[in-house]
Amino acid sequence: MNYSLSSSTRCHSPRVTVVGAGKVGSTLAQRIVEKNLADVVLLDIVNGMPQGLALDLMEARGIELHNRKITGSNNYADTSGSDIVVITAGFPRKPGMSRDDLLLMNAKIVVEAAKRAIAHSPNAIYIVVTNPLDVMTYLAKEATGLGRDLIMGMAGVLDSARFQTFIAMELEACPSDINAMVLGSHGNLMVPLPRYSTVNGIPITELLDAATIERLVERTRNGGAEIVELMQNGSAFYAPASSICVMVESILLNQSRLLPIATYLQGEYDLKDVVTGVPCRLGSSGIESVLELSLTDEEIAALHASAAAVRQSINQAQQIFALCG
Ligand SMILES: NC(=O)C1=CN([C@@H]2O[C@H](COP(=O)(O)OP(=O)(O)OC[C@H]3O[C@@H](n4cnc5c(N)ncnc54)[C@H](O)[C@@H]3O)[C@@H](O)[C@H]2O)C=CC1
Ligand SMILES: O=C([O-])CC(=O)C(=O)O
Repeated sequence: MNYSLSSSTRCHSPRVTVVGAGKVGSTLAQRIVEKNLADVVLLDIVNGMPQGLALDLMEARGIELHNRKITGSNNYADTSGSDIVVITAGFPRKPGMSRDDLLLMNAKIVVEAAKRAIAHSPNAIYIVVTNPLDVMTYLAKEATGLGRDLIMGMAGVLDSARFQTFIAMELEACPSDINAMVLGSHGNLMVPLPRYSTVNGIPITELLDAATIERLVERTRNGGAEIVELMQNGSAFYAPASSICVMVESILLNQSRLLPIATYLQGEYDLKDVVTGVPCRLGSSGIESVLELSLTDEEIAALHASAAAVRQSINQAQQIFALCG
């Protein structure tokens, strides 16, 4: 008896490539397959490492009850025809470093990864994760020539999840009852928005005093560094992987979720030719629209300051690339 399915009877499974099989990349691969969203190709420059991780994840399938395929590779040819490519390749920061300190180390890695990936997956949607996030997203967009609907960065979902967590801890509330919104760059100048952060629809400005809110805002801004200092060897990866997975899911299931996403701005919020986090609708065609929230003068000034810092780092990266040819 022939028990195996022929390729014509096997249904098409979406394919997600994760470039960089480190802590964020491998945890993301696990999330994607265990949520039964797609097959995953894990790619890394280290020989054997993505292959080993893929085999380990494959061996968990019978226990975790899914039948998604995980492939480990060092070769971009194996990523061909991906529906989504997530770029997590590059160095994480060490205690005492800012994300911007990673600019020189990671720019070349991300640009090369984006160029090599798009050669094999020209129709994929690209999500950049490597830090400094907003600059890396800008450089990857430039390197691929993709429209802003098809290439974006993940940061706002994570920063908002942290704000949500700190609000939940303060109010002893259930995190899923809380909707938090953080805009701006993925750095110290990010812009948490208490007015747009609610507990079952009630703005937190009605539930917490100003000093408490400021404390939670500051902890959110410092959320990544707090974990870097505690771990002493690498940065956060569980919540980052969950946050990327939310975006992957919204694309694959065409959920059109409204999420804070690092996107290339074309005049929205009076910002142009820069990447920063704003609320976007995300579905199977990528970014469907950018939502322009009504902001106070103070909020808009904070968003502009955040984008100006990103612009400065983009200029720095472009000068370095020009010098290196
Ligand atoms: N946007 C965000 O919210 C977040 C961003 N990050 C960033 O994500 C990046 C990855 O973080 P981790 O996974 O913790 O680091 P990690 O060090 O565990 O993994 C990075 C992986 O990239 C691989 N790599 C390096 N150069 C490569 C290349 N040219 N091609 C393919 N793979 C390559 C390394 O071999 C390593 O396996 C860091 O830059 C980190 O700062 C991390 C958490 C959240
Ligand atoms: O803090 C870091 O370097 C990693 C990251 O972006 C985060 O966890 O928010």
